[in-house]
Amino acid sequence: MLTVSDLLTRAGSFQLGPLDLTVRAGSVLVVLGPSGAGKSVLLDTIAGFRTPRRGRVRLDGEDITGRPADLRGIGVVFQDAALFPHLSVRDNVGFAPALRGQRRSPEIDELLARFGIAHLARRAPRSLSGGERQRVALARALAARPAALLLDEPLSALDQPVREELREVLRATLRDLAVPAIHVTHDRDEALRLADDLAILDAGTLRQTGPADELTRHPTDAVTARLLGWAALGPAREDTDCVHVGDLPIDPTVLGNGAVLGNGATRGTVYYRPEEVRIGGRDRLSYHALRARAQVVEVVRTVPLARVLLGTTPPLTALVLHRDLDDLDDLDDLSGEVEVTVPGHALRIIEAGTPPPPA
Ligand SMILES: Nc1ncnc2c1ncn2[C@@H]1O[C@H](COP(=O)(O)OP(=O)(O)OP(=O)(O)O)[C@@H](O)[C@H]1O
Repeated sequence: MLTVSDLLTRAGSFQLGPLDLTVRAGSVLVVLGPSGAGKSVLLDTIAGFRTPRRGRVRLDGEDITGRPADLRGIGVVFQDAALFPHLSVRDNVGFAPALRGQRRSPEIDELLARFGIAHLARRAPRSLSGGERQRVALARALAARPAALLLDEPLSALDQPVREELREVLRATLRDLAVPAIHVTHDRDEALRLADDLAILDAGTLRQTGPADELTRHPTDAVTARLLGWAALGPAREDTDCVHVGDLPIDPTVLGNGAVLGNGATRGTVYYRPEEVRIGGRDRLSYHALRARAQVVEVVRTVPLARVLLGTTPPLTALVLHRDLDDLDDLDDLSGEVEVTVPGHALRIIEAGTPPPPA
């Protein structure tokens, strides 16, 4: 288990923390945050490349805060793989086993096979593509049998198909080898694919941490909500039996976090999940917290989801599968009205005090 407690690091005028994090044995913690949030500063501090002003880093209960980077037993993989240029792919992966006196370890072949690079074993790093180099870097890091692995956007320089494939290989490998890992990224899809636990980092501050599924369904913080795909609808106004956002009535009992609402949190902002907005009056049997009729203002056929802007006040955006869009004849006639519904689980109220970041 890797734990970080009361960690505070400065980089120029930037301050990271103070923050606490735990990576459970064999689990993957993804730190999700926008560019400049402090993700690299965090990993550099845990790896021992930066000295914190305050706080402790512990690995399996042992305090490693003052230990030099190369004696921490922590593996690090960066965005651009720095391989040993004079060694073949096999010797790069076999570097740490050789130091252990296991030049012919079967582990090397297993890792080469796992990362799909066995056929490249004799090649030199300079002859490899970016994706192949990252595979070698990941295999090499794991061959060192690290007590923990830090991954600093290792997939972000790769093109989409390579990135998606390598993400799946990485996911399976981390699970099989049970290495506790921290993976940092600004990419939501990547975060949600890889994470057991999520930590949302913004401007050096941890906004919300917890199991990935829990954070996705129940964000309690505006930055977290936004980064996990929720959109701000607007400020909530409490009426006798419902909550209003602009002209839209919402059943407060299904707002997700009703307990918060009882605390007078109707001064908060209502967030919704655009991919859960239903248009066209289907799903009549399920219960919806928000129901309205609206004109379709614009349909943007993006890939893979179409974005439908609805003329409600305030405007709602629906993210709809193309297949579903094609079933909706009424969408071709932008002058007509459609029925718009949002299920209760796709609506949250987030208390004032965590203002939404700029869109
Ligand atoms: N050596 C330094 N001197 C001054 N400021 C620094 C230094 N290193 C980092 N910073 C600042 O710290 C902040 C956080 O940087 P960091 O690289 O950790 O962000 P990040 O979340 O990893 O961003 P990205 O996703 O773009 O890589 C930035 O504002 C950066 O300019």
